[in-house]
Amino acid sequence: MTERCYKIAVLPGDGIGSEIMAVTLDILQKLGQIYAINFTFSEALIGGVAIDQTGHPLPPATLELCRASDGILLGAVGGPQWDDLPSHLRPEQALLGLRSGLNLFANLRPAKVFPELVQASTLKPEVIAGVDLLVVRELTGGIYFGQPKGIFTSETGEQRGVNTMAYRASEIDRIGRVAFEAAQKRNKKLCSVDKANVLEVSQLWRQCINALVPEYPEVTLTHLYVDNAAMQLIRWPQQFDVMVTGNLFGDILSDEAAMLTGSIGMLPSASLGATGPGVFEPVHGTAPDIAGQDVANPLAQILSAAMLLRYGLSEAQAADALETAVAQVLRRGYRTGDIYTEGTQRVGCRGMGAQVAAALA
Ligand SMILES: NC(=O)c1ccc[n+]([C@@H]2O[C@H](COP(=O)([O-])OP(=O)(O)OC[C@H]3O[C@@H](n4cnc5c(N)ncnc54)[C@H](O)[C@@H]3O)[C@@H](O)[C@H]2O)c1
Ligand SMILES: CC(C)[C@H](C(=O)O)[C@@H](O)C(=O)O
Ligand SMILES: [Mg+2]
Repeated sequence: MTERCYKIAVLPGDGIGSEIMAVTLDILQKLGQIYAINFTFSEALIGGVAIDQTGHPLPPATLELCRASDGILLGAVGGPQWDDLPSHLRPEQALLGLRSGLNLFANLRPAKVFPELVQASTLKPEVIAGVDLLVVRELTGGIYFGQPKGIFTSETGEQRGVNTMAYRASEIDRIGRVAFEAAQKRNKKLCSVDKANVLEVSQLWRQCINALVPEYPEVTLTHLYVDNAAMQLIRWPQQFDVMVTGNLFGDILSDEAAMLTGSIGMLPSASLGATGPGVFEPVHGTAPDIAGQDVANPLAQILSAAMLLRYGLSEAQAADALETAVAQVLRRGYRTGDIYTEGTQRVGCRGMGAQVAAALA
């Protein structure tokens, strides 16, 4: 087998980021030995730690490293110690800078219920068994980026906070295509989520998504308003295959979808552009309440590494092996605290990582 070489930018970030990243890199090293893949990991600062050390949440050197890499593994950023900073200086700003800087407009957030974790969910087993859905979230537009934005003071001295939800037709068209393509490869059902009963931006969204229908005749398209979609996700999640939506609605619905799987600690994501390296990160945040205790669930980060292999590096065999190892560890009964149920074996973050590594062999 000829060895393939990849440069991976590693951005652990804040809170549990460094814990879940460390175990993920060990697993990738082992996977590399098995599949003749040579990873060069280069670590860089992002988020709160970057603010503390450089004064900037996304130092230019970090963005440069990312641009020169084949893929980017990100932990999470943010935490209470940086919460009082003005919006444009906060750690979370680094995410927006990275996403827009690399033009990563398509965010794939798959929520798949492992049969072993049906008991770990707060929903009834018959409601969530077999759920396997994909949220396609637009990531470089919408209310996160629209202008004007800011806190303004009017002539009367009253402050006014402003964000603008705006989408250009071309932005809707390109995320719509990603979603239709994904649905075509999966179960051929696409649900577009908007708020077209009240928002003009959503009316254009619906119009542009509808315009793609003739190009994907095999895919059945439906539309839901976001409030109903939030309700349907916990009422009858099995009805969904692919869901496509804007930046803010996708952020909220993907956290909700995560809970179908038992924990937000289970949900990976891939952020992709038309070209260039993607960012692969868990959907969850820095979990300040459990940081530094070796109790975080590393599986979302590990499954994000599997998405890096699959979508970023076209290493499908290694991606399959990693996902199979995760399933096997769950089958063997190992659980971090967030997915623990009676009769299973409680492990910490490092313990879970070690089990996944062992299951690879
Ligand atoms: N992509 C990112 O970097 C990202 C995403 C979301 C939130 N954040 C930031 O993270 C910080 C904390 O945000 P939050 O508390 O709203 O959301 P969070 O996702 O960090 O935590 C929410 C809850 O889920 C739990 N949790 C999260 N990940 C877990 C894991 N892997 N294993 C076990 N339990 C886990 C936490 O303990 C907490 O109880 C904020 O600063 C926020 O802006 C960053
Ligand atoms: C931290 C925040 C900026 C981020 C987002 O809203 O996109 C996070 O919630 C996510 O889901 O990746
Ligand atoms: Mg989020």
